[in-house]
Amino acid sequence: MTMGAPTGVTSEVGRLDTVLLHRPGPELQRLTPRTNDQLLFDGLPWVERAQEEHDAFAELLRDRGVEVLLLVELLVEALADPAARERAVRDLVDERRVGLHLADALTSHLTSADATTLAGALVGGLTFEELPAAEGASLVRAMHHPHDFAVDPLPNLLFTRDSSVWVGDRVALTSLAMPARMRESAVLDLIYAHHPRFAGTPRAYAAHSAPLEGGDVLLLAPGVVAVGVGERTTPAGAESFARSLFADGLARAVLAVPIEQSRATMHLDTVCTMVDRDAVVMYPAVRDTLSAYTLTPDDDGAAGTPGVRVAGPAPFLEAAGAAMGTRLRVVETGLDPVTAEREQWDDGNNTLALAPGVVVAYERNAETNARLADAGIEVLAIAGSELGSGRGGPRCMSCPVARGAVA
Ligand SMILES: NC(=O)NCCC[C@H](N)C(=O)O
Repeated sequence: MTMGAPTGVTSEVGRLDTVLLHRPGPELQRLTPRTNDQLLFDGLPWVERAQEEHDAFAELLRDRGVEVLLLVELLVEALADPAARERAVRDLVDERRVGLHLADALTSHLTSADATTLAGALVGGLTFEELPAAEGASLVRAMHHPHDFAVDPLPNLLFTRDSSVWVGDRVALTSLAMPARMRESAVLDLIYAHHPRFAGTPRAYAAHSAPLEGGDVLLLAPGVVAVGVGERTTPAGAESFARSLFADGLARAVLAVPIEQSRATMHLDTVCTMVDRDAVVMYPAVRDTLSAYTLTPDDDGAAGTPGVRVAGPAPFLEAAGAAMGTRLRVVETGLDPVTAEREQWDDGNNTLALAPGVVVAYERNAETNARLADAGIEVLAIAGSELGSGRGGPRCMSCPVARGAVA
């Protein structure tokens, strides 16, 4: 691992240099028909196959010259720091769930655990039957089913896009909306705060808590950021994020884009991603209805509190083009409305750009991929039948840490 390697992202399509992925592991084995809805999976992935698919994704990125950072490796390395281990134990032990008695036993058990064991618990969670023995009787242990979670697993850590976002040279830890994902930010915080590679990295959105998820954040062009507002990111999240980006000089325009609050469109990147400097792949059902409020910094705000101006709403493509100073080309999810609906559901719009005009996409979305190819986009197709059962594609499964500047 290189210390002090370059970091920073100003666009969706600049040459991808470094990316953070999470190879799915035992946390996926926690999914059962009883828990998958609450844990935000639409089915039960075949874990070994999901890992093979993910390994092939990571290999493709490496073959294309991308440095792949794996979340658990970073986490174990970060946990070499005793301060990180102390924090991890605090994050893992929830007195409200396990009660004081078991909390004490769990704390002393975890305090003497090694970094790999702690990382395993942070990612995979713990069931009541996996808790250490404690002296004396425990009503909590007696009344819980042995398979109940004393610490929830994090199967959605796979979707590294959502839990942290790089804008310029800063990293923002997001504020995840769904209870099943809230603990992910603490895991990412451990890595960014304690891994030597990220020492001194400035934060964006640091003191804000309104819901904001990375799948809603698109870096349309240097200084121009779109933020979806729907099932996950709230209007307060979008506004606070914009204020924070303006205060740090990271953006000159932020587009707040209302999206339907539904499972199929949980994030903006489920209906629209960038595939070239001036091109998006977009779900046709929203093409003409998607709108945007344009936020810009208001320098007349009271001293110390950067204000915002709010314009619009205007049609999204118009507002985005105006802020970017270009006209966006649109490649639509293929073919007919039914195929488009199926391919949107299977993350056909959720592409990861490796460079302008080069994207990774799920192979199953044949019609959308054909349209992209017709539009001159190079499509690198990967298998994702198991990975996709959590409803996320190549963009959702990747957090760019460093990209080259776009010309
Ligand atoms: N950016 C994305 O669209 N991420 C996919 C997240 C899927 C995950 N199962 C979730 O519901 O949050």
